[in-house]
Amino acid sequence: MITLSHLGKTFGGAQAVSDISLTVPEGAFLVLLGPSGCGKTTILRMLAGLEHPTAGEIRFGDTAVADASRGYVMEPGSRNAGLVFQSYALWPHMTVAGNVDWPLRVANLGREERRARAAEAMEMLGVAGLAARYPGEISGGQQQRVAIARMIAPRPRVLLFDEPLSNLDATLRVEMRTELMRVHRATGATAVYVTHDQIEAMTMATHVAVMNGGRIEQFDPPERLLSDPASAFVARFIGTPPANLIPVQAGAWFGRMPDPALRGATGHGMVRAEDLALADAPGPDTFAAQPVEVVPMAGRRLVTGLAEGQRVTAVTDLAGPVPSELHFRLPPAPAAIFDPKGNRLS
Ligand SMILES: Nc1ncnc2c1ncn2[C@@H]1O[C@H](COP(=O)(O)OP(=O)(O)OP(=O)(O)O)[C@@H](O)[C@H]1O
Repeated sequence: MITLSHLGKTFGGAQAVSDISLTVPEGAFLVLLGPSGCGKTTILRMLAGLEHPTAGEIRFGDTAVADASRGYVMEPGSRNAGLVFQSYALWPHMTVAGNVDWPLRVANLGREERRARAAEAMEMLGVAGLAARYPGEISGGQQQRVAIARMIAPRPRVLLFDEPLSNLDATLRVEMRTELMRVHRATGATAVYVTHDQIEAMTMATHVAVMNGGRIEQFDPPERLLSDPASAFVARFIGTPPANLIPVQAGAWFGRMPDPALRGATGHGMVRAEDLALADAPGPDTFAAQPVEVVPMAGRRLVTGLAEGQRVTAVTDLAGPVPSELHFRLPPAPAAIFDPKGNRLS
């Protein structure tokens, strides 16, 4: 179990991370998800012990590994945590086997134990056949596998990943996603994984912390982020395609189509792309839009139009040419309503 309590970090007066509190159960897979600069890496580096919190506490199980209130920080090497970066950071002058063996040597394990653990880790990542090669003699994908083998060889209780797949091509990324989930399950360790790729987050995570400006917008299982977004930021950030946030004013869509389902609200009504339909002709519950783009997806078509300056997307069965004017039909009620600041109203 990992517990963060009121964790904060400032760099020379600038607040990078503010008041983060969450608990990740033993064996879970936490993804820190958010746009560039929102503080994901800073949290991961505090978990690894590479950065010292300026507020709050981090516990691994019952053990405090950092506590800003008493200026306590446990050494990275004593935390029983393994870290893999975006860059593979393998030792170029050591073979694959030498790289995987390295943390075991640092941990002063006996020769037989080292040999067994390195072999087990290389086997698990499918790189045993490359043991005698140097990092310069294997592909980027293989290097990342070796980096992960090196991380798990000492059997850490906590696995920390900082965008480990972002240097790989799209096909390899999908393959490694599955591999990483398998490795995580096999080790039983608790994982914390930083990414700005929501597909990675949604497929791998048991828990997701969506971050924005150094704070957590929502901490929930992946499905919950979709079904029940806590803020307009989460609704815009999550989902493929993301939900439409349509402006509403005093209970009227676009300020001119009154709808009792909006309950007089001003802000945004959330309408999922799959809940928005295309109508053949204008009606009381439709609004007009200029077509912007059409994307084929899983046998259907995502149709995006521009309505009063706002991009709006619907999942449709539209066949043939796209009409020069679109009419989107609103559902009986929005899936959520947010105030002008993005806070959830209902
Ligand atoms: N060593 C540092 N000194 C000063 N400011 C820093 C330092 N490290 C991070 N920051 C700042 O803290 C904020 C959070 O950075 P962080 O790297 O944690 O974001 P991130 O969400 O991981 O971003 P990215 O996805 O781009 O890696 C940013 O504003 C960043 O500029």
